Amino acid sequence: MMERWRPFAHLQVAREKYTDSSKYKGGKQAGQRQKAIAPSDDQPGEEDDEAYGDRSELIEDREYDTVASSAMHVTKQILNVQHVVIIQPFIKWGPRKSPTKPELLLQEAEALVRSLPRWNIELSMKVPVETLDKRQLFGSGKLEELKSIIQARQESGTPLTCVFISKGTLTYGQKQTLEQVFRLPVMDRYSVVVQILRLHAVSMEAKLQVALAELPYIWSQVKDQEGTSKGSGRIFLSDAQRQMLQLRERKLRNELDTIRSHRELLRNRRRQKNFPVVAVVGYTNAGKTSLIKALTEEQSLQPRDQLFATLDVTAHAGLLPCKLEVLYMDTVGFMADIPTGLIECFVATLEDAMLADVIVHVQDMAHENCAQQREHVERTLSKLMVRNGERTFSPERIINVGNKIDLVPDPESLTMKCIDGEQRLYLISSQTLVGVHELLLEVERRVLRVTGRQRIVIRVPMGGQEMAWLYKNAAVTESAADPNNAERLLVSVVITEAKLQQFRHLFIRNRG
Ligand SMILES: Nc1nc2c(ncn2[C@@H]2O[C@H](COP(=O)(O)OP(=O)(O)OP(=O)(O)O)[C@@H](O)[C@H]2O)c(=O)[nH]1
Ligand SMILES: [Mg+2]
Repeated sequence: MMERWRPFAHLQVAREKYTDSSKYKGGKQAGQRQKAIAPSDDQPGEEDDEAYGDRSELIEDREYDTVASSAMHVTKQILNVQHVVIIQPFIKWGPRKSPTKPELLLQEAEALVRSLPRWNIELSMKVPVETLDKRQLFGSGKLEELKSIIQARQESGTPLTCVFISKGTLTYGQKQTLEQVFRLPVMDRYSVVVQILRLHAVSMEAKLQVALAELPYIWSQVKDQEGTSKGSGRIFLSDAQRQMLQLRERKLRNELDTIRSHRELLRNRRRQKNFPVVAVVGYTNAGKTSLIKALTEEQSLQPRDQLFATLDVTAHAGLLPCKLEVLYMDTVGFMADIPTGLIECFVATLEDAMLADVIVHVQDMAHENCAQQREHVERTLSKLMVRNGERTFSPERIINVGNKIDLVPDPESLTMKCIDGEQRLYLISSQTLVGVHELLLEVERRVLRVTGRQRIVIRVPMGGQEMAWLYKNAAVTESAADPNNAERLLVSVVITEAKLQQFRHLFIRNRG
C-alpha cells in the first residue's frame, strides 16, 4: 500500500549532481567559495572531486538511491516543489517533557523546511502527546482530528505533498501507520535534515559524510520493519541489497579516512607555515559565516538564512591589526535534537576547530532560545574535547560573541549579562559591524597570548640580512629610520619566543 504514497521512488534515476545547488544559493557561490579559501591547498574541495573520480560513483549509485528513497523518502530531486504539513509533537508533562517551549520547537521545524528552496509550509501545528513511542504517535481522537484538518485543506484545493513530523526519528511502524492515515508520505527530522545536508554539501568530503550519515537511519528502519512485519511476507531488503549497503559503508569509511589523512597533512603544512588558527563555532544560523565575512572583508562569503548552510570546514585568511595573518575556520553549525548518528559523521570535520589556537563561539542574541543554544554548543564541544583526548578547554582559548545585537530591541539590557563569571561576552552585529573592531582587538590579544607571540621593536642595520630574515619568520608591522642612528632601522614585529631566540642566536651573538 505504501508504494502509492512514495512519490520519490520513481524519480531516483535522474543523474544530475544534486549538490550543485549554486543557482539556488545566490549565484556562482559554490565556485566562489572555493576561491575564497586561503591558502588554496587547504581544502578537500573541488580539486578532490576531480582527482578522485571513483568517489563520485559512491555518490551516484542508482541501486543505493532506490533503497534510500524508499527508507527515507529522500530524493535527488530536492529542488522539486513540496507542499508540507508540519506537525510538532510535544510531551506536555512528565520527565520527558522538552525543556524548550513547543512554539520554539515548531519554529525550528519551520526553519528546517525553509532551508529547502522550494518547500512550502502549508500547515504548521503543534500537538500534545503523552509519549513519543506509541505506534500511532497521537491519541486516537487527536489522530482523527489531524486527518480531518489535512483532508479539509486538500479539499479546499491545497496540493499537500508530505507530512513532516518533527521528531528525531520515527520508527518504521510509526511512519507506516501515519502514512496510511494521512495518505501522504511522512518524514521525520532525520530525513529532512538529510535533504538539507545533501543540498548544501559542496566538497567531496561533505558529500561522502552525508552519504555515510544516511546508513544508520536505513538500517534502523530495516530493523524496525523486521520487528513489526514478521510473517507478512514483505521483505524490505534483499540479501544483495544488504551486502550492497555493507560494502558501501566500508567504502565510504575508507574514502573518508583517506581524505582525512590528506587533511592531516595539510594541517601539518599549515602549522609549518605558522599561521595562527581561529575557529568560529556556534549553533546553526548564529552568524558564523557572517562574522568571518566581517572580520576578513571577504566578499565571496555568502551567509544565508538557512540551517546547515555551511557544511565544509573552510579557511579564510584575515589580518589582525598588528598585521599578523591568521586563518579563520568556518565550521558546521550545531543543532539540538539531531539524532547522534546523523551528526556523528560531521563531528570529524570539527577536528580542525578543536585544534585551533583560539575558538570564537558565536551566539545569536536575537534568538529566543539563545541560552539553550549556547548550552548545547558548550556541551557538545566539551564532549568533543573528551573524545579527542584533551582535558578541557582553557577559557583562554575561547571568546564568547553575542551576535545580531542590531535585532535586539534593547541592546543596553544585554550589557548586564555580558560578564559571565570570568568570561566576557563581546556584543556585536556582523551586519552593522558594531563591536566588530573591539572583537578583532580581543582576537589579536588572545592569539598573541595563546601562541606565545609578542610585539616588539627591533633595531636592525639598514639593508642587512636581518630585515629579510624578519620578513620571512615574523610579521613585520612597521619599519622606520632610527632617529639616533641613520644606518639603522626600527622594525616593529610580531614574533614567537622561539623565533626571537633564533634571531638573537643568528644576528645578535654574531655581532658580538
Ligand atoms: N540582522 C542581522 N542578521 C545577521 C547577523 N549576522 C548574521 N545574520 C543573518 O543570519 C543568517 C545566518 O547567517 P550565517 O552567517 O549564514 O550563519 P551561520 O552560523 O554561518 O549558519 P550555518 O552555516 O547554517 O550554521 C543570515 O541570513 C545572515 O544574514 C547580524 O549581526 N544581524
Ligand atoms: Mg555558515
